[in-house]
Amino acid sequence: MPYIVDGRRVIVVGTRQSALALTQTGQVIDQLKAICAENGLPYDFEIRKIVTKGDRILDVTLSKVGGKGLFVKEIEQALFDQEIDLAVHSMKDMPYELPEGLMNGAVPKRVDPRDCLISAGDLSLEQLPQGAKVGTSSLRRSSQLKNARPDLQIESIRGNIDSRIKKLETEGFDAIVLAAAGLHRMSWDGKISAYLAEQLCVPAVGQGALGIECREADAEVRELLALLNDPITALAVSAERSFLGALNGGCQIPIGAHATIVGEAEDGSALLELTGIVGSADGSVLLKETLQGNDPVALGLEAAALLKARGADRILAEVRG
Ligand SMILES: NCc1[nH]cc(CCC(=O)O)c1CC(=O)O
Repeated sequence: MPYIVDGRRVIVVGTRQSALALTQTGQVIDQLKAICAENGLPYDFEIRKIVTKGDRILDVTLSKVGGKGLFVKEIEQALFDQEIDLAVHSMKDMPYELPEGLMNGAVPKRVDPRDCLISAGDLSLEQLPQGAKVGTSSLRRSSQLKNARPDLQIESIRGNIDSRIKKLETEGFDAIVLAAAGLHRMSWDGKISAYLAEQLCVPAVGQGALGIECREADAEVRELLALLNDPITALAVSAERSFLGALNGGCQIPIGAHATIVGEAEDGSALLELTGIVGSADGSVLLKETLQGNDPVALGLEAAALLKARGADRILAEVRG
């Protein structure tokens, strides 16, 4: 039953309670309010905070805990229970397959997909001293950084982005690696020392994009979310996620993919270019493919098949243990 106050439906928005999650949820609500005003839609919005398993186990290595969607299970339950009507996720934390009855109702316009460095002394990757201690718990990042700079000493760093930035100082890191998108959403761009080019450090699938999950049966919310969807971002993310799905990956294994629209195909549809990587944790092996096509799902499958033919499955099996 929709929740009605003074004759208007109140759409309840679920979110994790990290500073980033709250900020991006607030930004999506602002966009939805603007869409409602423009289109004369009679909805109000309310935020409901939800604690997920991923939030409770930030002190252990997530890849060891395993399981995809550590940040979404409780949120999906709240959607099923009608405690919330939609949920804002970082696309890269969203599992490849959504449960029956739920759907991704919108992929808003993507912000900067790149990773970046925050370093002591504002140094770039090239400028970091020999053997510099770099904090990241992402195998995708460590694989690519070690590949570019085998001398770096990569160490695990956990926590939300605010606590990682504090640890840069308190735990003697020379630099940490974070997604530019999170910093951008928090208006912390000023802390960024250097951006890592997409080709040097291929981003996580969906990085910089959001996904808005809702119930398939909720026609009102679906119609509202359709107005927030950015078709170009959705196309690119769909190619990246197809690649991830074909490799059976989550965000805690060394897989990266980045798609952009590079032109028009012969039939007038958008021409996509996808770069996908699979690497070993130590960076000694880094397999990369870049290809173009106009069918996002086929493109992702094709890139995955090419990497599998070069041994990606074996690398992933080793990482998964
Ligand atoms: N895995 C954590 C996570 N999930 C989403 C973001 C922010 C970037 C984004 O929205 O893509 C981050 C932080 C980070 O990787 O630095």
